[in-house]
Amino acid sequence: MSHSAEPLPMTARRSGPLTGTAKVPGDKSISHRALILGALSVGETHITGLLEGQDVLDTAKAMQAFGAQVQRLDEGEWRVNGVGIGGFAEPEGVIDCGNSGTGVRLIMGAMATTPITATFTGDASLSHRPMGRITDPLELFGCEVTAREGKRLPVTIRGASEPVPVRYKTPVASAQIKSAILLAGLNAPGETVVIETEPTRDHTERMLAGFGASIRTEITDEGRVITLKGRPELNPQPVAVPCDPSSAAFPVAAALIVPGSEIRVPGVSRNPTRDGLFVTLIEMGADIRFENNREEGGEPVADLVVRHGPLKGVTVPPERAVSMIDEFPILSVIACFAQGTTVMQGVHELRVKESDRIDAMAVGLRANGAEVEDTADTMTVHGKGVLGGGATCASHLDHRIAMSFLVAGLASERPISVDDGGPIATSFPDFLPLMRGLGAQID
Ligand SMILES: O=C(O)C1=C[C@@H](OP(=O)(O)O)[C@@H](O)[C@H](O)C1
Ligand SMILES: C=C(OP(=O)(O)O)C(=O)O
Repeated sequence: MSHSAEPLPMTARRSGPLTGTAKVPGDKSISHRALILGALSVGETHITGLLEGQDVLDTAKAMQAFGAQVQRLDEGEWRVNGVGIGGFAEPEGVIDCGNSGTGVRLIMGAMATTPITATFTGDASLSHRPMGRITDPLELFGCEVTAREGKRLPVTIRGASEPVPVRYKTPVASAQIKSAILLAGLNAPGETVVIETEPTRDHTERMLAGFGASIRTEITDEGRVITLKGRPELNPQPVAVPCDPSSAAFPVAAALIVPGSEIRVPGVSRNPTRDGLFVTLIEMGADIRFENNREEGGEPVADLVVRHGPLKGVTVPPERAVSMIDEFPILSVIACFAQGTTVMQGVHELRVKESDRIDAMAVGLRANGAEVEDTADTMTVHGKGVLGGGATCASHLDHRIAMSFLVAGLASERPISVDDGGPIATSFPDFLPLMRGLGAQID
């Protein structure tokens, strides 16, 4: 469902110390995959901790349109009765993936090797995002694709009736490309191979193995070589979705920049392919403790204890970008409250997310008094330890941009507003009550 409601302006004000426990929602990447793999299994998959954000709800609806039974049992508790690999039915209507790049790209992969036709759309943000990076490799399996100019949505895919397996080296580091190919490979005979030169998030590989597929990853001179054997039977698995580190980043950032704060964020995934923000924050001198390190739902998790304290600017090397790709907007806010310069390198992919995130943050932070420079592939923030604030920022239909500016406003001298906080519901529907519960002044 596209976010088309009236804009929802929001304002954040300088707040007293933030305290308490911030239980952030389930991981968005894992939630999408749990629904899709559940739909491709034969039998019943039981999911707990599912993120009930709009992006994931749109994927749930899509799985129903392809013939799976998807049922909400309780808060975060869902049941999927799958149709098996190759069992998708042709959907009657258009598949509207709303704001979700992960949703549309993974679902395209999941249906591309089944002989059915589906048309995909999304909101204004998603309609600007590149789809050729997905449809080009999918065409190698034998499906037929028609797309709007520039390989944008709407896209129609006529699934391959006699799919062939594919060997593909991803031209950009993207877990969405990797995952779309692996999901397509499920219904191709023989071995489908994806090669990536940088280690993107590995939830698809972990979950496919958990659901019984034969999949292996080898580190070679070419990069990470992931090999999937086609046409397995996926066995339904209980999925316990861990808390989303990309959502945890917002209360963590708020506690780091609002003086006197100390908060606890329990059960956050510490998957090494998602850990770049925490590595960076520790380098900046952040007071973060990782307690009760354990495994939940096949993912390493920990409880975070975060305290306000002095921070210093750092250089984030390009090879780390992939493990914190969604966290750069909030890092650019934290960097304003550090002393010294923070340089973020290798961040060109931010330009093709829900918005051009480099531009959105640079423009908004400058309007609030920060000194920010950007190039095609870098963002540099000259931190002064303080931020003036006082401006209204455009969120560009981008949840992470909206949340980043609202967190900034909790520690800036004057309030910071966003023109539309509505998109926050795509990934973090309880952001407002959760932040207010810690003492944040946002209305
Ligand atoms: O596979 C996924 O779940 C995701 C992969 C990343 O996108 P890219 O694959 O475009 O890097 C990330 O930015 C997105 O939020 C979620
Ligand atoms: C980039 C993001 O999501 P998606 O690509 O799924 O829209 C995100 O959540 O920051």
